[in-house]
Amino acid sequence: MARQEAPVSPPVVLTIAGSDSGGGAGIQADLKTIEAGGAFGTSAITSVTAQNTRGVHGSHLLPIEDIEAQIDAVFDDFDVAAVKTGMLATEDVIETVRGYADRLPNLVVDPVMVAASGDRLLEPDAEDAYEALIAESTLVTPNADEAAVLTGIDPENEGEAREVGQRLVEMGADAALVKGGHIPVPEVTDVLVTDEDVTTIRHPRVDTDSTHGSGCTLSSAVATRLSHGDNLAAAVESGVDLLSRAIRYNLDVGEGAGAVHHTVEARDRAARERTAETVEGIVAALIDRDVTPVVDAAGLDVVGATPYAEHEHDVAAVEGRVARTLSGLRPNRGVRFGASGRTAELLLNAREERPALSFACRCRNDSRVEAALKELEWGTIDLERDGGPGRVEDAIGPETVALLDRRASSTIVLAERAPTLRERVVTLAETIA
Ligand SMILES: Nc1ncnc2c1ncn2[C@@H]1O[C@H](COP(=O)(O)OP(=O)(O)O)[C@@H](O)[C@H]1O
Ligand SMILES: Cc1ncc(COP(=O)(O)O)c(N)n1
Repeated sequence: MARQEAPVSPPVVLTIAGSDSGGGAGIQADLKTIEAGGAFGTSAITSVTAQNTRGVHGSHLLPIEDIEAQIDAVFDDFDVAAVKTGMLATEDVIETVRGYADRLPNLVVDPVMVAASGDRLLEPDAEDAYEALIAESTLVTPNADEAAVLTGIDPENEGEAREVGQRLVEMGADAALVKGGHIPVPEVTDVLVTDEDVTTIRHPRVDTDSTHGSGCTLSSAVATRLSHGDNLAAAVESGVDLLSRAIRYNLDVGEGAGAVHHTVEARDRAARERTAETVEGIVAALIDRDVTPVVDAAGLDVVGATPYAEHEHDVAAVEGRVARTLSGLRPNRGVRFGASGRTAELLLNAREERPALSFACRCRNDSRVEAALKELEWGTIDLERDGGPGRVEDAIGPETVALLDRRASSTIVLAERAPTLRERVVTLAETIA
């Protein structure tokens, strides 16, 4: 017998942009981002670029009729909830898209002009044509260079970025997100300007050149959130959040600068169950191997981070820790994300410097544990001497295995893999016993 179908109806997003054969930017970035964000991606290709991580090697503009035919085909059939534009290449294409303005809901305009590699993606005499399209947009997302072309102000600080945003809103955009990736300050500052207020979103700069596709991914992520019904401020905030993670965990593909990790959030969510099960496995093994000598009254805190963990709620742990009882070690509750405070915080700090560190176990701290660590010759850092918890990332080295957090009477054992953590905690317990 045939099975009953179970269709789902995601919101539909349209991207009007160029194709990047290298897969990191353009239509390819847009569709990956839209799908990972839970919407259905449709596309109208403006130009086919021969591109890779090293640069743009060729570009073939499609005839206007073919671009229109794609947009018409999508609109004739789908109930489009949001649209983003990327590489529009020429004045003609920009004007063609503007001709559809009345039918473009939640329009996010990324005024793409130059690729991260430095190659031009927009004819210089097309720059002026953007003004009319921007006037129709829900949001325009220029980087600093594009902002300078569009407004004549080259933003070098937050105040100037705000001024740029105000000019773009005066041009008719509902809002402008002036991106700060290219402004050389330690904290990246993206400024969202509407006619009502200004919101500054700051996030730490990731030390990398691997930002290929960042603008495409950000504008697609925002359009996707708008298609789900988020308000503009929330959509922008979640887009910037995605980007900071997508850049930190960028994709090291190709010989040139890597691409941003378009699907990083979806992949991280998909890894949560596996991470929780791995923590359960470590706990079961430590109980089985009876590591009581390393457990004090505060209990054992066994934690595991998802592969792209950024926050404490991305770290799984036994709620209420694993306690020492007269009949052996017992977990208090089940494994939950966000159940660990300090151990999760220290693991996340350590991951700033060594992102592969994914597991940690909080054990007791006393002279016997410290003597055992010396005997085992494990790389150990002392938080009192080497800085507070926030400074773990400065003190940690490639060989660091344990952190001494005397103030909290804790020793934190770290590992990249679950079996390594399990063996380290067992070895420490056996060395003390
Ligand atoms: N080195 C970086 N570290 C963290 N975030 C970055 C970095 N570079 C860019 N971003 C973020 O990526 C997004 C795109 O910014 P930007 O690079 O300025 O635009 P574009 O990709 O259009 O040139 C912004 O949200 C910005 O904050
Ligand atoms: C087809 C196409 N569209 C856009 C970009 C801009 O890329 P970025 O997001 O790195 O600025 C690109 N390199 N190629």
